[in-house]
Amino acid sequence: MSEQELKALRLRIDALDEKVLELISERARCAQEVARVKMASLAEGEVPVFYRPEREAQVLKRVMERNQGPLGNEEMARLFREIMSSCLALEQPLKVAYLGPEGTFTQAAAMKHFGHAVISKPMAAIDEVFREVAAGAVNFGVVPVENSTEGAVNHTLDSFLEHDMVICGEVELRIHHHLLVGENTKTDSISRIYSHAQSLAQCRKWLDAHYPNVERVAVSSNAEAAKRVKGEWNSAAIAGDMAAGLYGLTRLAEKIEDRPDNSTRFLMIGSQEVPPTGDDKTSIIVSMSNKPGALHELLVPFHDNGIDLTRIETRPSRSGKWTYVFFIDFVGHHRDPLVKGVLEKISQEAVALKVLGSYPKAVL
Ligand SMILES: C=C(O[C@@H]1C=C(C(=O)O)C=C[C@H]1O)C(=O)O
Repeated sequence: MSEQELKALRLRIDALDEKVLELISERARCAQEVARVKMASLAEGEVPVFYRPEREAQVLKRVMERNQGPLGNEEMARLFREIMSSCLALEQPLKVAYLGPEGTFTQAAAMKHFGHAVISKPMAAIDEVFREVAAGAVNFGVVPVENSTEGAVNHTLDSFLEHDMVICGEVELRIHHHLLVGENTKTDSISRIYSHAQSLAQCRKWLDAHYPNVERVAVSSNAEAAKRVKGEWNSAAIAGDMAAGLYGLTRLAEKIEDRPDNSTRFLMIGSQEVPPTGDDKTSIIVSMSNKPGALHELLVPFHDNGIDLTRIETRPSRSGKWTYVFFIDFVGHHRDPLVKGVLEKISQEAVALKVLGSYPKAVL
């Protein structure tokens, strides 16, 4: 390609960038207007709600439906995710607590869902994320809830039994683990591998094959594992890209998770009810009396009404030995008439029923 052609193309890009810049600024001014209108129509004592997850899900879906390439749908939606995040921050910067420390997959999930224009706060434990939200110190919390290889994150399910929370969103993240070492690590003398118990479990077969005699040490997070390796010469960590970058570690082996589709689902928790988008999910907790056929009774109304169950999980209840609660996710919104009917039917049979929230299905 000649210099001349390149020069002409760069001029075209400059002109387009100017238009893109103008349009983004116009969009941001519109968001500011939205904030003004919302403030003006508040009733006495009413708190304004700036963040609208259902609206954001619709915007992203529309972008993906209309996108003609050459950028892929996900790539395009990711760009719009960040534009919306910045526009919302003009109205009100969101405060988000997540299971930390910095560099965890939960932080990556928070950024994927809310974009980067948020004030994020790492917490040391799942329960602390719940407490931070309950105390009103942040608008939302982000916690892991299930992994496709290892199953439920029990700390999260149990925390829902203790706190009154509304689930207002979900996000799924592909989880790639690497074996990481520091610049001082003697790679032929590794005698210890640190990681979170979930990650060690997700790489069990790989570890059995490559490091069968090395001690596996479970620590509080993958980021904590990466941090420890930095100061030691005979250890390695299993963690993801964010932790590797944060602690300046190098990858001795990449993508060592046993299953290539290894993914984790995260929930956004807060106090805000989310209106229907037409493509939603609902999470409930139900406890049934301990009698034969109780689980069957619970599931029949879903089947009879053609409602798609996406998950069912059992946990010991806090109220008695050998009694259980069921965590159920299904497709639909609790305001849909069909879903309403099912929930009414179940509550007639159940000891207790709590709707944890209805929220848009993950778009990204
Ligand atoms: C602009 C609004 O407020 C926020 C910003 C949005 C955006 O930038 O598109 C969308 C929803 C809200 O989180 C709105 O309510 O429409």
